[in-house]
Amino acid sequence: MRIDKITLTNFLSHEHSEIQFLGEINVIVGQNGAGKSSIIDGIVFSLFRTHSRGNNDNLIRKGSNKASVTLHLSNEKDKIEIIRDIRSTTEDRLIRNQIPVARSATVVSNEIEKILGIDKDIALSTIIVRQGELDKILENFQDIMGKILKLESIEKLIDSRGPIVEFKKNLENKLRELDRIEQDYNNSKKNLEEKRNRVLELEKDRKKLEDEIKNLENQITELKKQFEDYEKKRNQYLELTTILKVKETKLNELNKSIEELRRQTENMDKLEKEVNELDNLKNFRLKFEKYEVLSRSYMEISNNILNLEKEIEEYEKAIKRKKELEPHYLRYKELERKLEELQPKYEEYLKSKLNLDSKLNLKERLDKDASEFSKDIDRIGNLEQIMEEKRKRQLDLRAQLGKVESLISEKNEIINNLSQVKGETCPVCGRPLDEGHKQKIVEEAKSYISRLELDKNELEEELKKITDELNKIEKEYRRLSNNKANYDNIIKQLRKLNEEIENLHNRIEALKDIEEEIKKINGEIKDLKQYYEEFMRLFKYDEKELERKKVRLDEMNKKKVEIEKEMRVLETELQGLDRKELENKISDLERKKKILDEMKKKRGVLEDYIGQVELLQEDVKKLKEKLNIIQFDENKYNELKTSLDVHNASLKEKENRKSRVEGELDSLGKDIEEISNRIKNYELQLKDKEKIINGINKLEKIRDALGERKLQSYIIMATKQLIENNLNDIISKFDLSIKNVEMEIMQKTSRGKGSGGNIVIYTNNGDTLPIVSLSGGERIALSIALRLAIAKALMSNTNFFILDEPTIHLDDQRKAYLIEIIRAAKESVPQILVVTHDEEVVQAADYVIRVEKRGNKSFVREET
Ligand SMILES: Nc1ncnc2c1ncn2[C@@H]1O[C@H](COP(=O)(O)OP(=O)(O)OP(=O)(O)O)[C@@H](O)[C@H]1O
Repeated sequence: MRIDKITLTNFLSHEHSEIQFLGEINVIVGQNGAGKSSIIDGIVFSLFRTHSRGNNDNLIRKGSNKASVTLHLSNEKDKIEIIRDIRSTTEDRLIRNQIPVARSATVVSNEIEKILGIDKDIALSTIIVRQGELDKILENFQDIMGKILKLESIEKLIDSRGPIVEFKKNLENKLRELDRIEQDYNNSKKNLEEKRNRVLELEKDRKKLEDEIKNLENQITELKKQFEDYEKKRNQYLELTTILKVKETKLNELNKSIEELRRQTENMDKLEKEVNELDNLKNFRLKFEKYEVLSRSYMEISNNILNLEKEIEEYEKAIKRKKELEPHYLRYKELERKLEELQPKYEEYLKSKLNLDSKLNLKERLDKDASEFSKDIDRIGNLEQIMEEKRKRQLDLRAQLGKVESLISEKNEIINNLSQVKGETCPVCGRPLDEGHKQKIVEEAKSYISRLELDKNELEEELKKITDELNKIEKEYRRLSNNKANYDNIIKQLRKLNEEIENLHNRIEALKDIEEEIKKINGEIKDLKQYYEEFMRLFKYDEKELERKKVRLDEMNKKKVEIEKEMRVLETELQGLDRKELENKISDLERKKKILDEMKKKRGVLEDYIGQVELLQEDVKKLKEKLNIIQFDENKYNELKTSLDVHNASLKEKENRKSRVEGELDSLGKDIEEISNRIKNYELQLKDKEKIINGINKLEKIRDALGERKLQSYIIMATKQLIENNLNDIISKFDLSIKNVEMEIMQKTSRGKGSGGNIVIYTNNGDTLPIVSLSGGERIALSIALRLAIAKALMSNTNFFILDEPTIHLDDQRKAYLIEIIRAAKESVPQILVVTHDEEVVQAADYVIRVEKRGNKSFVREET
């Protein structure tokens, strides 16, 4: 595999760098800190997800939150692409020939180790050489060989506590387990056989039971039919006997009742004769009652006749008096009518009089108000004149006040202006304007102002007084003006009132006579009132009613005579009979009649019973005939029933036995299935037994083969030989004074010391030299040769060699030597990557990659 390309995104100082490695010797050159080693870090991180810069976050370019590296590798067959991300949600991926083959960090790393044919540790200690570590391989040769040979791992493998022994123990345990299983297997087989035999036995039983059950079922069906038929007959028999019993009981009861009823009604005819007398006796009682009614009516009618005679006498008297009073009554009525006719006008007369009185009162009040107001009205003209004068004076005072105030402000202005006057002449008087003159003018002005102030005060006082007076007069004037309006209104009312009073006077005059007439009528009515009232009291007595009463009196007298007659007849009929005795006799016979009625009812019942007895006797006869026909035998019925029960019980017992057999068969079936499965399972497990025995034997053999004397010494021999051959081959190409190199490789001792090695150098003269005696250049050459030899010996598919700053700490001579060695190494390894700050190393390159830092970002430029 060779490295074709790497893409770094936000990785260390690279924001986005895509670097191709197109040459055999690719030199990456640039200033310190330019970002060269970052490219190697990118390659190592892509291959093994490891680095030497602390945690993964340190790899992310400052200012970014995630980083990504993509590495392209190839050989003749395959193209590999590895993508690793830091702090991203996507997983690491490995794409082979454009097909994703692995995902996740560990899987990708394992796959890469397989593809390269070298593990991470060996690669990092051989073909990837970090700054200043080139000849470290010579010092660490022993350790590195130990890692390569991995003999400790083999020892661990065959140790008595190692995995092979452990695995063998496991297999032995399994074998023991299988022996136990085999025993179980044999037992199970025996058990299965027994169970199968038992199944055959049970199936036979079942068959036998099934036949017996069928037979029994047929018998039961036949028996059931017979029993059901007989049961029907029994039900019929029971029904008929029950009815017969009921009817016979009833018949007995009826016969007893008939006997009793006959006994109770034996005296009935004798009693009937006695009771026949009752109607006769009741007839006499009716007559007694009628006589009593008649004598009550006689008394009543006699009383009524007396009363009616009195009433007729009263009527005759009243009618006579009524006739005498009638003219007074008629006159009274006439006067009443007249009074009624006069009443409306009289009421009008009275109302007009009242109205007149109230109007006269109102007139008197208004006359008084008018005379009051007329005094005020005379004052209005007077007040108008006074107001006129006062207003004139008010105007005059205001004008004077204005004048005084303007003089005051004029003088004040003179005082104020005087201080501002420039020049030497007085603006008031034209005299020279010195301080004395100024003061004089001010004093004069001030005394004039104080005089004016006095005048102003006087004027203001008088103005206030006049204004107050005027306000009062105006208020009074407003009141009087108001009164004037009221006065006019009263005069208008008085005019209307006088007119109305006159009209009322005229009307009262016209109606005056009616009052007199009414007085007269009332006088006469008063005189007639007693006759009128007496007449009204007698009003109800009239001739017709008197006539009706007389007719009724006649009728009543006639009725009285008739009653008397009837009473005489009854007295004769009832002569010699005692009322009380009669009543006793009647009540005795009535009691007997009740007894007779009871007897009659019983007789009815008796006859009904006799009819029923006849019908029942007929029924009983018929029922007995029917029972004779049925011919039911209870013993036979019981025999049938018992036989059916016995058969059913036997059937049930057999069915129970059959279900027990089936239950056992069912459980046996399950057991057989379970045992068969177990046997199959055992067989499956036992199949491995032979394999396990073989395995144990093989493990024993492997352990032996892996022992010190066999595989380990072979590995050491083979590896030693291979590396040695490769090393000598490479050295021969390097043109050194070394003829030959031998490697001593040691095996792990019984004291536990690890495996390792030492290097012995033979010069062209055939002398041996220790490594410490080599020159610096020879050390570098040997280091590179050894690294390449190991890589080749491991049959790795890496085919690239990386050197990071190999010239560091080298003097010029050694540097030149290194360049030559790198050139020569080309023959042993197809692709070399060298990182250097040293322009000289560029001479070795056939492809140059320049890295430089601008700001804090690394930029890459390739040149061929
Ligand atoms: N996470 C990061 N983000 C940005 N820059 C970083 C980050 N980590 C390291 N650097 C810077 O990246 C630069 C490149 O480092 P690198 O080791 O690749 O340099 P170099 O070219 O190999 O230098 P030298 O020859 O001195 O070893 C350094 O200047 C370092 O400070």
